[in-house]
Amino acid sequence: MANDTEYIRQAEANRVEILSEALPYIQQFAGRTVVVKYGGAAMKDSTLKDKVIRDIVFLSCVGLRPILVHGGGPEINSWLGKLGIEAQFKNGLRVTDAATMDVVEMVLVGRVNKEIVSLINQAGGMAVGLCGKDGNLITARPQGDEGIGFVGEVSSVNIKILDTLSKNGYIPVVSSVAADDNGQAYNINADTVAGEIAAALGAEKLILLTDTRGILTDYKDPSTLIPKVDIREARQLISDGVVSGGMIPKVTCCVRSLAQGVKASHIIDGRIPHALLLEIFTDVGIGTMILGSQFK
Ligand SMILES: Nc1ncnc2c1ncn2[C@@H]1O[C@H](COP(=O)(O)OP(=O)(O)O)[C@@H](O)[C@H]1O
Ligand SMILES: CC(=O)N[C@@H](CCC(=O)OP(=O)(O)O)C(=O)O
Repeated sequence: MANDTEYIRQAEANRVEILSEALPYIQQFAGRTVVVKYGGAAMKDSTLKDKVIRDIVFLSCVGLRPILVHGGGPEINSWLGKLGIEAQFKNGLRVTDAATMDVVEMVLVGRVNKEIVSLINQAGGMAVGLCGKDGNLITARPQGDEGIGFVGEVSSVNIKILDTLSKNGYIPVVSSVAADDNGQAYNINADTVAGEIAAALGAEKLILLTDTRGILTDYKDPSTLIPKVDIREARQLISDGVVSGGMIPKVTCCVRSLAQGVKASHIIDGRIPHALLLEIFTDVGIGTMILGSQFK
């Protein structure tokens, strides 16, 4: 009995400890913008998805200004498969011909975006779905690699619509489709969009939620997590080939956003329940933190 009482007291103390640990972070980050990229790889489990959604609503409720940029690569692959179109990638980017572009836009803007918006609103938040075309948020230009098709890069970001929404308590949910000056649609990697938006807003943090613990020295071995790197080391990991495939646009966008004034960027494991809250509001850093060289 005495043991039970002690156990219960300890469990309560732990909970209260976690809540009270959050206070200085809530105070520090109130009113600040946090750009979260929610990758398709971390969207597959619906229970985890609900937790991510609740975490975003939590951020908004305690006074932060979250902007959610979503991916959806696996869902695009699945729809391409249904339509008999082969999915092809080059350096982590989807080779996008005209037919693939149509599918990307339908899946990201028409399905994934609206599902996330609806889940946030059901959880008590006020989400508004956008793609790069809305309010001229993003202007695209061709990425230009031989044979990659309608893959775009971010030419400019107009933060007005994001500012207006987030200042008024709305949670912008952004999909990574944008048009060039002639209205041609482009498929932009969602990590890249998140990084450019974070840079344009001067965000406090850029957080990429994916399906690995962070940057690993050996991507098949979770025990090889690299907890902290600076910009120079991150670039080196790409040129050494340690970082490959879908991790290349992640590390690149973290580096670019830091160089443009974002304070910290994190690649964290979206399979950990409430990974976002752990990263932002506790002393336990999770995943890989990429820092500007001056901070390391
Ligand atoms: N050094 C590395 N550390 C961790 N993951 C890596 C590394 N190099 C390549 N990867 C791959 O990158 C993948 C994450 O990219 P991606 O599948 O595009 O995720 P998301 O859908 O979240 O954008 C990992 O699942 C892993 O297979
Ligand atoms: C050019 C390019 O590769 N675009 C990505 C856009 C979606 C995305 O980035 O989704 P994840 O974050 O889930 O990987 C694609 O077509 O898959």
